[in-house]
Amino acid sequence: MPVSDQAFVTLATNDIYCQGALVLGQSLRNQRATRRLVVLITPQVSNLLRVILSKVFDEVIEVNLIDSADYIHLAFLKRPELGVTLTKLHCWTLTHYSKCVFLDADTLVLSNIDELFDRTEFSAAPDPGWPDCFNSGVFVFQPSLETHGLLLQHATDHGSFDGADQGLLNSFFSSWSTADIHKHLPFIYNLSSNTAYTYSPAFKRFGSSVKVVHFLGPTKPWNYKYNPQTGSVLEEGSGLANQHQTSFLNLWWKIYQHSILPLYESFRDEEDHASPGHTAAVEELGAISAVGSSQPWPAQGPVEQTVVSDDTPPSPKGCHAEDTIGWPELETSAGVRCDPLSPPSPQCADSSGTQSTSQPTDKAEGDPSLEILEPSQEPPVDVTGDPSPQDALEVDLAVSVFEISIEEKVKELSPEEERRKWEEGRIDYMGKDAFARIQEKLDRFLQ
Ligand SMILES: O=c1ccn([C@@H]2O[C@H](COP(=O)(O)OP(=O)(O)O[C@H]3O[C@H](CO)[C@@H](O)[C@H](O)[C@H]3O)[C@@H](O)[C@H]2O)c(=O)[nH]1
Ligand SMILES: [Mn+2]
Repeated sequence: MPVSDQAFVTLATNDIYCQGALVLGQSLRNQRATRRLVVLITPQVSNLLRVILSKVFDEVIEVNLIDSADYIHLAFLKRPELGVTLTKLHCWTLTHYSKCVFLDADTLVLSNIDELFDRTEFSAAPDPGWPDCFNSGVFVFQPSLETHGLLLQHATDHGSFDGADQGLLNSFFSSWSTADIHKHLPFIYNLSSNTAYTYSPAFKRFGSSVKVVHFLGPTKPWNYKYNPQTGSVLEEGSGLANQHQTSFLNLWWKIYQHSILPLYESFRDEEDHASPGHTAAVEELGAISAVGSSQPWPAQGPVEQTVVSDDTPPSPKGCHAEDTIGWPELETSAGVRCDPLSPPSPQCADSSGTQSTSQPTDKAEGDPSLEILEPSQEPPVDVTGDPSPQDALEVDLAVSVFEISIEEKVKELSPEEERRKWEEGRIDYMGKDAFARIQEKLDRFLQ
């Protein structure tokens, strides 16, 4: 029986983490999750990824840090390291749900975990590095604006001992380790994939009952390359830690290959049917680029490039020209040839400017509809805490017969784009638009 007032929730603040969210969402569907699937995103996520996410998730919700109470918002501006943390805390604002399970975008669900909804706030599993603390990659919580406010207040008053959400949540829910054993989730609900198990007999005994794998740490599944023919990740680069990790990584990639890549293709096909002219969608978006990738693998044919035109009309309100994603031509293992994708932006065309959430639909039944967000009326402000141009992070997806890879590409904005961003109110308060930087510029100018 589907339960509509409870949800699995994840978070993706850029197109790269969206890849993780997609695989997570699909893994929940594969395991017949009976709760709604929700993904929180920030303004940096491109229109294309919003559309793709809406095919897997029931709700794609844009959260904007400007939504928080102003005094807290201002306090956070002085604490750039807490940016992504603050975004994760937004899950407490989902008050149209009575109870939720939060899962990091770098987790993978291996069997049905609906029983987690029998638990209450705040339930989580021990952190493998310090078991008296919980790991904040999987937790049960109860949305509440009051709790959200208290968490923000706690963050401004006390900061976070690890500079991120895990430290903050552990000091807020400080009785977790002693008060109630029911709030200790078994380790099988949050098994870190990259730990070398010092207690390997336990892994032998319990490893097969693992329900959620967490790719915690700096190297994520999407940082590996994958061979679709052998069904395994390629060793080169990061060097694989252990056998367990390899098999979990292979599972992640299998879902990516079989369920996520086809979404991009079917999206492209829908696009072709919807607008035979093709260019309409391109113009709507303002600019679109296709990356003629450097192709480190055997080239499958000529790679065409869609030229980014400088005289494209200004993008409609709420749609940002830099919300583009570069796609090389795809050649799938099935030998299907794909043109560069062109994201449509239905909501850009008739932007009524209303607030963010999409209408919930039940993805389990019928055709997944393309419902995506209305752009937010407020000019989004980048306070995600990363001073790098994170909002310009592009995904460079390369698919060949022998190798699939998801590369990060940090796009340098042109001075025109910088200016447009500034005019749209998208000001990088933490980075190059920080007062100190502007002061430096003024000083240089006056000297
Ligand atoms: O640029 C980012 C970074 C993080 N996230 C989201 O935040 C989560 C946490 O970040 P992650 O990279 O997964 O951190 P971990 O390697 O898992 O490190 C640990 O430390 C983090 C900070 O305290 C906690 O959030 C994690 O739950 C904990 O496992 C991700 O899964 C995403 O959902 C983004 O959307 N964009
Ligand atoms: Mn994580």
